[in-house]
Amino acid sequence: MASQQAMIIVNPSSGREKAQQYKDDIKEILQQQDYEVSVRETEKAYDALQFAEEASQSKIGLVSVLGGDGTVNEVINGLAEKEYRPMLHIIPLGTVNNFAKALNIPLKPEEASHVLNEMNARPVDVGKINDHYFMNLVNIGAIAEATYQVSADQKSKLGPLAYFIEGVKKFSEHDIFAAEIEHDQQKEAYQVILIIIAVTDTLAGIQHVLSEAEVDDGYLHVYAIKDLTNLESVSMLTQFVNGSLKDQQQVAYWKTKEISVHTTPSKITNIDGDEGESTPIKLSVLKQHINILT
Ligand SMILES: Nc1ncnc2c1ncn2[C@@H]1O[C@H](COP(=O)(O)OP(=O)(O)OP(=O)(O)O)[C@@H](O)[C@H]1O
Repeated sequence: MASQQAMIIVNPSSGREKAQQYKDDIKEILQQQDYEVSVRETEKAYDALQFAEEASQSKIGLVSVLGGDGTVNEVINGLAEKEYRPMLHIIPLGTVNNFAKALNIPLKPEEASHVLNEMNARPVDVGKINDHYFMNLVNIGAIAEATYQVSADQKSKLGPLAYFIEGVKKFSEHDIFAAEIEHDQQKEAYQVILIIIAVTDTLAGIQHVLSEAEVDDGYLHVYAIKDLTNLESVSMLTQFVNGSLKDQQQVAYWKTKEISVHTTPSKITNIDGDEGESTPIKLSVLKQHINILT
């Protein structure tokens, strides 16, 4: 008789229809490891969140997620503050797969399935934004909003580059807003074009951009980018790639456990690539980690 339980959560619309094949492969690997496996397929938004909640309630040992960042984000939202949180395994099937990159999870599904043979779990920080959770980052500003304008066609042709291009376009528009940032008993006012609040170091699919954001350090890493001249924008892009964003003169940086941000006019946030909520927002990092196989 199988001694432990595993749940596969699969978004069949991710990964250009290959999801079904990978799902069967994972099922077989888990069964060989003596897991009793249940398979849950998503049909719409929030299905993955609900399945993850069920997995926590039933004390399932391992949840294997097959999907893009959106699906993984839902699973994190279903587990974040539950007392019992199953171990997570991720087969990245999205376009950007920011989270998988941040954790060095193999991007080729065949290789990501081999992670199950090692069972090497890594504790990972989870950020909280108002009543939601994130495992990558939150963006605030026009650049964040621009990412919603990336079409499915651009995404499939250009991948992560599509977001990068939209971002650069917005940078040159100088869409400045006022932000009041409160943290560690200090309150400061800034004129900014973008605020990034991260728990991992990967932005728009590019690893180590936010190099100080270790995945398990228990901190939020906050970068407030002030207005830039065109020349400074070019220099900023170089700093992005070098991972030294925080050292830029036009960037204010904090490492903190809790922060609140109030913008005028109110801005929509972008949480892990999905549309979030309007500011004012309260952000924090959870005391408890989620264990992820890498
Ligand atoms: N069966 C389905 N058919 C179509 N859409 C679905 C289905 N199940 C879930 N979804 C939607 O897909 C969203 C998540 O997609 P996911 O991020 O996994 O893949 P992706 O869009 O390919 O990834 P990326 O954002 O990296 O391109 C869910 O939040 C949900 O709204």
